[in-house]
Amino acid sequence: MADLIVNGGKPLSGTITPSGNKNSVLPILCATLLTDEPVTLRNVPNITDVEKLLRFFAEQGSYVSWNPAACTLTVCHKTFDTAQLSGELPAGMRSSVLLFAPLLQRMGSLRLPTNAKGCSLGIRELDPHLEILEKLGARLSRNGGQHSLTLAQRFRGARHWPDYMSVTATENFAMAATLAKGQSVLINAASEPHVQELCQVLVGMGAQITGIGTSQLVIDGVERLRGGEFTIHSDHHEIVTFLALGAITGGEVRVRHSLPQHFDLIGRAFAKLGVAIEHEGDTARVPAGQRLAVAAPFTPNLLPRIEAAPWPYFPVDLLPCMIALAARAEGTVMFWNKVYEGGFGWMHELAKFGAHIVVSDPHRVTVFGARPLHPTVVDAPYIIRAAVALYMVAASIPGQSIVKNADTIRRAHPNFVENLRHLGAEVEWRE
Ligand SMILES: CC(=O)N[C@H]1[C@@H](OP(=O)(O)OP(=O)(O)OC[C@H]2O[C@@H](n3ccc(=O)[nH]c3=O)[C@H](O)[C@@H]2O)O[C@H](CO)[C@@H](O)[C@@H]1O
Ligand SMILES: C=C(OP(=O)(O)O)C(=O)O
Repeated sequence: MADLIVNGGKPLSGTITPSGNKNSVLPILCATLLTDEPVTLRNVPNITDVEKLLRFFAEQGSYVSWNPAACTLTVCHKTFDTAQLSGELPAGMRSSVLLFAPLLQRMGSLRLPTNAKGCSLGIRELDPHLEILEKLGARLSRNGGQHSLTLAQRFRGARHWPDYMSVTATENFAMAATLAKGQSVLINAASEPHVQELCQVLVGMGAQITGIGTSQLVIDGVERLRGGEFTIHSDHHEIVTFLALGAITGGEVRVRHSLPQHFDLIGRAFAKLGVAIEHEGDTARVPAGQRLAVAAPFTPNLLPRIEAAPWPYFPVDLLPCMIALAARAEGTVMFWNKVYEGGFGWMHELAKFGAHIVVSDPHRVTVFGARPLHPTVVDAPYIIRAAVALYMVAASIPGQSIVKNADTIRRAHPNFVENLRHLGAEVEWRE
């Protein structure tokens, strides 16, 4: 556990190059298990989730060569030894669930872990994953309290229409269907940028997938996949984080490689809080000194709101950054988390700064902004972006605040403190 010691109240200004997207690199790393050929990845973020997954691969005998400073890595699973796999998968990260399809494909059986959970956002369901794998030919069995999946030979193509658009369940479907016998169709597929990126990498490895980026994926199974070289895209969560930090402290922040094609709705969410984001080519800029104020809707008596739901809605992982901005903005705005039932459990920590938030129910909170805030000590939950949001508020208040247990940020944002200092922040880790 490590705490962030923050001396806030200074505008953060400068230019940042964002790192690769955690939620892209992790499924892509899991997909490398689908081939015996080497795969090289570029723009790999130096984060603890990647470290854990690579350690897991190395423990099973895979070749792993990672140069964190150069952000490149090569893995090859030709020497992966199924006999060595014992016990649990990497813990504390949701992406462990993405090992289900490739490990089943490689090993023919898998004991289900109990720890395929990441951020404490609520129940992280396994059922949609099991439904998909069973639909594609795996068998689920129970022996006492232990559940196992087995797969005879290879997956077989099938049509599936799950209850909701799940990011990781869609990714498991794509990985399993890619090497299945025959055609598979997923209706109600998730289409987040990282889901699209995994599918594009699978295509680069020889998979046949159509409908990428839509809610229906059609996958014609192939006999084998090959290796290759791929570059991980920038992390839109990190891009938004640094722009939001500029906005909340009144500085001018520029972010390179800013994926402007993903920004229409995200830009509108910023605008609702009075923040204009400008794009110059693929550099995004938040101009200095903007007045944070909730934009009044044209419709009378409408409470302004920011709603998060599966893509192309506003991304749920970015709600905390917007909540932090709303705490400093004049006006009132409602946040509606249509995904998680446990995403707002940290509102009492935000309130310690003096923020006024009313939690209506597990999915909705209303922030009454522009209350006088003061520095304080807060405890970050095991939610990456909640820790980031608590830091954002601390950075906007003159004086010393402490964000305890903020090291969950290292799961997704490499060199976080170094980047902040580059922007002029006074902040350090206390281990
Ligand atoms: C490693 C990884 O990629 N993790 C991401 C992935 O997690 P993950 O794939 O676990 O998230 P899911 O898309 O499955 O959704 C999470 C939970 O939200 C609920 N749910 C979701 C959608 C819906 O329409 N209705 C509904 O009820 C379900 O309880 C579900 O278990 O996607 C989440 C949602 O974008 C992100 O927060 C996580 O960062
Ligand atoms: C929720 C997140 O990660 P995980 O799915 O691993 O919990 C996140 O990246 O914000």
